[in-house]
Amino acid sequence: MSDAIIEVKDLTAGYEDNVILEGVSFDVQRSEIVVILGGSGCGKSTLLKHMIGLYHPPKGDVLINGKSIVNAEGEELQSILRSIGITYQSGALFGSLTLSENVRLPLEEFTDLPSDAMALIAKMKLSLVGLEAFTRSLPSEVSGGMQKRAAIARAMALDPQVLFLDEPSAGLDPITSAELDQLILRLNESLGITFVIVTHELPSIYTVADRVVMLDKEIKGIAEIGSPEELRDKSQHEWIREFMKREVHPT
Ligand SMILES: Nc1ncnc2c1ncn2[C@@H]1O[C@H](COP(=O)(O)OP(=O)(O)OP(=O)(O)O)[C@@H](O)[C@H]1O
Repeated sequence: MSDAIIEVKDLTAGYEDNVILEGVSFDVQRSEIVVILGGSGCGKSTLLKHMIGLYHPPKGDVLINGKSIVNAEGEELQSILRSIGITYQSGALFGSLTLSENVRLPLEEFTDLPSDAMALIAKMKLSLVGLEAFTRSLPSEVSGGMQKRAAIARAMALDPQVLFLDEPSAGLDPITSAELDQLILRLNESLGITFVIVTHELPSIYTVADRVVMLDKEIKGIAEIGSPEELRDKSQHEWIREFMKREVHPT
């Protein structure tokens, strides 16, 4: 039975007159992990930015829990935004704040909880990503992988149902990247969090993705949707089968 938490409907996405994607439609099921994939410049990040309401599409809609993030305003928009968490590729932590203070930021912006409650929640979120011993560390005092995990803890501060991750493993070595994959799987399995991830990393995709949305720059849209294995073994497009075999990966 379909239980879509995100519905992208006939979406046109781009920047002013520069249309990058047209007529894009797909659903993300509750607790699913969906990866947005495709060649360089095909519009992966653009699609993600439109799904989180950062840009207003000239046409189409994005529903989150049945509510349009495109048309919502005021309190309704705030409520939708509270149900999603985001980490950007360049979304560095604030360097002058401790990890705990970084995780507190969304709580300070969106809630009026007392300070000690915020500190407790920040500690819990950092503990969820294995950083309970580093609450008072500055970002520069921990590794790149730990910074990524802290960014995920910050994105989870408001208990979102969906996490959008833009290139989460960019700049990480393969072992740290694999650890991040395990964290994503753990959060998905234990808390039922839905993930929409933009990544180029094939090993990660085979590890975490339930389905891949493959974008194609030529057609400015979705070439195919399927599990990584389906796209690798059964795609009707030779370029997709090749794309999915670019590197050695475990199956
Ligand atoms: N803020 C922006 N303003 C104008 N054009 C943009 C903006 N961001 C991206 N673009 C353009 O949109 C197109 C798609 O970019 P996007 O970053 O979405 O692709 P991508 O698939 O994520 O690429 P990559 O894999 O290289 O990160 C590119 O031609 C890019 O130059």
